[in-house]
Amino acid sequence: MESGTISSSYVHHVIELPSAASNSPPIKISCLLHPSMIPLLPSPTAAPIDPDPPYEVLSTPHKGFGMFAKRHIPKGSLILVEHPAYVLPGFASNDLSTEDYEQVGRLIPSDVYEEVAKMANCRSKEECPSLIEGVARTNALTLGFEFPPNFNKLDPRPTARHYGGLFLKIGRCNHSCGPNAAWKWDFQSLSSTLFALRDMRPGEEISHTYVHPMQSRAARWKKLKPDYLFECDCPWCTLPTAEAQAESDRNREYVGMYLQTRPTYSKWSTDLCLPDDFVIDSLQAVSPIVRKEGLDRLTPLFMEEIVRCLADLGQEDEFKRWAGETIKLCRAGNRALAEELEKIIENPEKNCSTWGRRKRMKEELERKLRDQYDLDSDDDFSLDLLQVPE
Ligand SMILES: C[S@@+](CC[C@H](N)C(=O)[O-])C[C@H]1O[C@@H](n2cnc3c(N)ncnc32)[C@H](O)[C@@H]1O
Repeated sequence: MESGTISSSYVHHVIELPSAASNSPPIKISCLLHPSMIPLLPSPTAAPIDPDPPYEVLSTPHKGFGMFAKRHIPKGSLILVEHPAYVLPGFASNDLSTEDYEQVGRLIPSDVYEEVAKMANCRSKEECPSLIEGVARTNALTLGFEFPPNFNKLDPRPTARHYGGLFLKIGRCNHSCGPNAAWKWDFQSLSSTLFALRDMRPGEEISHTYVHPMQSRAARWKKLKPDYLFECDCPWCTLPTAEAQAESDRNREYVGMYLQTRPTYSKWSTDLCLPDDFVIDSLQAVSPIVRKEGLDRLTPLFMEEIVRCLADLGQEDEFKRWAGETIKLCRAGNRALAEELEKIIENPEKNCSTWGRRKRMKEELERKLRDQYDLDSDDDFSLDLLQVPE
């Protein structure tokens, strides 16, 4: 690893990832980091190269290049895994000089730099004299790093923890407000995965979202136009009538509000006054709107909640059905959950600490209440009487 200090509070640093096998060549990542982050960096090996990826990069009529499905891509499956070519601090700080960016470029291996130079760059030379900055502003994805416990004292700026990475392949993915793919950064492997949110047919364009999709079209365009210099023509931005557009905006606002206020598994699991299917019914009721708006990124989250409720209820058949679907959907985007559910399906009672817990809690509470009110076992009493009316 090489490091060199620059004028600002950052240092240039090259992370080297050794190859793990013949199909994973070593990787060098040119970074500009706060020096306190360097001892906390993990030491993963380079991700293997996929000899037959399910996508191809093609030229489009009006979006530059784009990424397209080469064959059927099942929902939940991995499209690619990739390390960043370079990493920079968040742009809001604006305290980097052109020379800082240029030095990041000089530390990129020459064959990778050639690819970087071919990436889309929607910034003018006047605005971003360095190609490294312009390409990052057009393509970079947000990355999470680890920071030392006293980091707020070392660097109190509100943007100090903001970092972005330039990915040569994911960077070819165009935007949609109802995307069929999403990416996820994994700090431990210093890589991002791109995975399918819906089934994709051969030839379909692969997209992710550059903005918060729960915003109205006007709010989405307010970010897309100045930051990426285009007007979105995805199906949710080109609805045939003003009423349909207004309805889409309302739907998205509703889903955004719902996410903040919805009944959650964690609250339901300790509240025996709520009906058993309270969370499940609520999530299923909102799902058609989520699908209609192409907000499929939320589906794995909802399915996890439903599966956890079914485990608490000890409903084995339903649990296995939903868990099976959730595993398919999460196999690339949330491997830990997929593995946890695979284990539970093998033996729910043994491998799930919350299996049937709601029934046990109810029985225990009913016993206590019977004792408290001195009721006999044949008195007509049920905890369901305490439930809030639906
Ligand atoms: C991250 S790059 C995407 C890949 C890029 N099209 C290329 O040729 O490499 C972002 C740029 O792609 C274009 N772009 C992305 N999504 C688009 C869309 N939905 N409609 C039109 N242009 C889009 C814009 O020029 C934007 O600045």
